Amino acid sequence: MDYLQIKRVNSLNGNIKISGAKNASLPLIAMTILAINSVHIKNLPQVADIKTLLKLLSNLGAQCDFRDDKVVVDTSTLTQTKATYDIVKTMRASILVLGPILARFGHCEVSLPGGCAIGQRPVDLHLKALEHMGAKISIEAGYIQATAPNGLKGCDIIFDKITVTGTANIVMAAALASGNTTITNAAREPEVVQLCEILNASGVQIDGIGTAILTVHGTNGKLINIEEFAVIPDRIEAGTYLCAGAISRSELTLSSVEPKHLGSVLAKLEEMGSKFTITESTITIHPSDVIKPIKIVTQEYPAFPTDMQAQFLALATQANGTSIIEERLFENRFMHVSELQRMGADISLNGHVATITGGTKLSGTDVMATDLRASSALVLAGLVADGTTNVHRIYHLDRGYDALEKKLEAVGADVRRLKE
Ligand SMILES: CC(=O)N[C@H]1[C@@H](OP(=O)(O)OP(=O)(O)OC[C@H]2O[C@@H](n3ccc(=O)[nH]c3=O)[C@H](O)[C@@H]2O)O[C@H](CO)[C@@H](O)[C@@H]1O
Ligand SMILES: C=C(OP(=O)(O)O)C(=O)O
Repeated sequence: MDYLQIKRVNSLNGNIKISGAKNASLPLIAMTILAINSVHIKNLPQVADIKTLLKLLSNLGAQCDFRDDKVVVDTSTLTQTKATYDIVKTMRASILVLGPILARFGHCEVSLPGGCAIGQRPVDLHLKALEHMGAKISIEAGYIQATAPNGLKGCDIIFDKITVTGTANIVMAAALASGNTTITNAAREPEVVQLCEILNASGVQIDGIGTAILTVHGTNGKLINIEEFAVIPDRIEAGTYLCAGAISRSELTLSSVEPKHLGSVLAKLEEMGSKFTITESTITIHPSDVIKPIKIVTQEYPAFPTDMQAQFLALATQANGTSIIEERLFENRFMHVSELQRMGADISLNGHVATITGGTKLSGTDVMATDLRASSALVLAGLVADGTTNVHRIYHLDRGYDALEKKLEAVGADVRRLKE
C-alpha cells in the first residue's frame, strides 16, 4: 500500500494546473449510456474513481479507451445491466448508472452502495423519483432491482433534500423518458449544470439549467448523439491548492481553473486574509502572514461546499483565533479531526460543530486518511507541521486527486509517495 511522506516547507511557489472535475466526469461518463454514438470526453482527471466507472461500463459490455486525459466510450455494445457489489462498494457514485441503464433498457440491477466513512448516504430519493416515473423497484439481496417495462414517464418530482447525484440520475433517466419531467429542489452544482448543458446540446431540451427547477423534455426512448466535449475544471482540487497556498503563506497560481465556481471558497479565504489576482482561467493567491479565524457552515452550492470543509479545518488550525466549522451535509465528516489532534491541533467537536483554536504548532507524525478530503486536509497540515508527516491509506486520496504529490513537488513541496 502507498503512503505519502511530507516534510515541512518554508514556502511554495509556482503554477499548478487544475485537472478536470471528478464529480463532473462521473455523471458525464454515465451519460454515455444514453448515446447512439461513440462519445469523446476530454479533460478527465487521472483518478481511481474514473477508472472504476470505466471498468464498470466495460464489465457491462461497453468499449472504453482511456488515454491521458481523454476517453472514447462506445456503449452500443453494452448489453449487461447489473452493476455488481465488487465495483459499487469501491465507489458510491456507481449509482449514477441506474437512471440511464433503466431508461435505455427498461431494467437495471445495482448493488446498494451502503454508507461510507462520511455518513450513511442513502439513495432513497433517487429510488422514489424513479418510482414516480413509473419504475418498479425492490431491494433483493442487497441489490436495487428496477424495471420499467413500459418505459419511464415524465412527471413532477420534488426532492425532499437537494441531492447532487440524485439530480444527475433523474435528469439522465428523464432524458429518455416519454414526456416532460420537472425536478423541483434540484441541485445547482456546476457539475450538474454541465451534465444538463451537454444533454441540452445533444437534443434533450432542458429548461431551467442552473436553477432549482429543471424541466427535462424526454426523447421517448430515442438515443442521443453527443458531440465531443471537455470536462469543467475541478473546483475542489483548486480549492485544496488555494488552501495549500494559504496555510504555507505561499503565492501560488492555479491555471485551467473556473473562478466562477469558487465564489464561496474565495470569499472565505479572503475573510481569512488572502488576496487574489483572478483572470478568466487563473487564480493567484497572495496569502497573508496572519491567518484570521473563520466561521463556516457547509451547504449546497452556491454556498460553502462540504468537500472543502476538511481542508479549511486544517487551515483554521493555523489561524490567530478561534474558528467554528459546522458540517450540515454529512453526519460523520469530521474523521480528520482526531488525526489533526494527534498532530497537535486544538479542536473540540460537539455534534456537527468543530471549534478550532488556532495558532497551535503542528508536529509531523503517522496519520491515517479516512476519506478523500480528510486525506488532503492531512497533506495540508503536513506542509506546515514540524518534521515528517506520513499519511497512510492514501487510496482514499487517489480516488479524487490527480497526481497530487507531483503537482505539489513541482511548486517546491517535499512530498513523496512511498510503499508501506
Ligand atoms: C460523486 C459526487 O458528485 N459526489 C458529491 C455528491 O455526493 P452525493 O450526490 O452522494 O451527495 P448528495 O447531494 O446526494 O447528498 C446530500 C445529502 O442528502 C442525503 N441524501 C442523498 C440522497 C438520497 O437519496 N437521500 C439522502 O438522504 C445525503 O445523505 C446527504 O446528507 O454531493 C456531495 C454533496 O455536495 C459531495 O460531498 C460529493 O462529493
Ligand atoms: C465525497 C466525495 O466523493 P464521493 O461522493 O464520490 O464519495 C468527494 O468528492 O469529496
